[in-house]
Amino acid sequence: MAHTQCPIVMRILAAGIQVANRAGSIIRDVMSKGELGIVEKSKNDLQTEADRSSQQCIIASLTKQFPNIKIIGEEGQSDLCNIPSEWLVMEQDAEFLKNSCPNKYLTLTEEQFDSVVVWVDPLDGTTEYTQGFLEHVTVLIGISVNEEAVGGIIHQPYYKNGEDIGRTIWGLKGLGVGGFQPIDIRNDGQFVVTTTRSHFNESVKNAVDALKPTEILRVGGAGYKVLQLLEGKAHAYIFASPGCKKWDTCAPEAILEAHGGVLTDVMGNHYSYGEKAIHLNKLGVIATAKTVDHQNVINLIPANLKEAMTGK
Ligand SMILES: Nc1ncnc2c1ncn2[C@@H]1O[C@H](COP(=O)(O)O)[C@@H](OP(=O)(O)O)[C@H]1O
Ligand SMILES: [Mg+2]
Ligand SMILES: [Mg+2]
Ligand SMILES: [Mg+2]
Repeated sequence: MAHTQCPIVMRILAAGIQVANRAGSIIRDVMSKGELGIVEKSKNDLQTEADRSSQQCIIASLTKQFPNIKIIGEEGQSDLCNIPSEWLVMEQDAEFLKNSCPNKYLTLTEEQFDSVVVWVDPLDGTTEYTQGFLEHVTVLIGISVNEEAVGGIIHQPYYKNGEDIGRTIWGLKGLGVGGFQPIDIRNDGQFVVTTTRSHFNESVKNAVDALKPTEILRVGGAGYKVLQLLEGKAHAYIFASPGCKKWDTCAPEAILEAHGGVLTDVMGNHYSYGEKAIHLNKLGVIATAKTVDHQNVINLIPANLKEAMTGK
């Protein structure tokens, strides 16, 4: 069903939910066949057949449904001519479309579509995928409007719920979140920090230590770390180093903030997600759960570390 009467932001999210589910099944298929086709893009930065195929599925499907929208994927330009027909997803999630569109997106007209950018991370947590930490793997589809991350999808292909496998979480600022039950962590003297498993360095360590955490959860992927915040397992996500890109943070930022959390750089500023945005999140990622004072966490990040990162 085309649902052409719905506002564009709602249609992209509804399409994204369906296509992320399909991408998740492709990721599971590649793993069960066992031929990962690993390519080292650069030091500490892998790509597998699952990253490539998932990206083809997502970009081809969204391009077909939304030919006028700018879509940027982690794995660069994909060959969309010869993809299997079963990878083309044309459905939009009917359940999601029952929600009312927040007023601010109701008036986005066809002429303003150049203010919308979709950021696609076809497989977040690739290192963990190749090492068997499959629960850390997510598919991320983020939507920005006028450079702001406003909506997103985090799909977990290996989430187990009884007999079912996989789940899809969505968020839209002004509407809220869905696909899971958020849990707001308490401030009872504990302070749990989640941070990188596979890109740890001195700068990240110094920032984490400055917060005097009572527990550190080292897990893979920007999507999975934000899920730790949304499900009451961690108070803050700390990555005081360049490395994450706009496709890593667009969807997680939008979903976290739709629930009242915050995601910024180490200075406390939001990133811009316009089509010309530099891909690298040069000033790191600091995210906090709804119940945590974000500015307080920013203030605790050492000044010398901020100076080293900003060059000021
Ligand atoms: N130093 C680095 N070099 C390349 N990518 C990095 C990086 N640090 C973080 N990233 C990217 O940011 C995402 C989250 O990383 P981490 O799990 O270390 O927190 C990963 O996305 P992908 O797995 O989609 O590439 C990872 O590749
Ligand atoms: Mg990658
Ligand atoms: Mg990623
Ligand atoms: Mg990726």
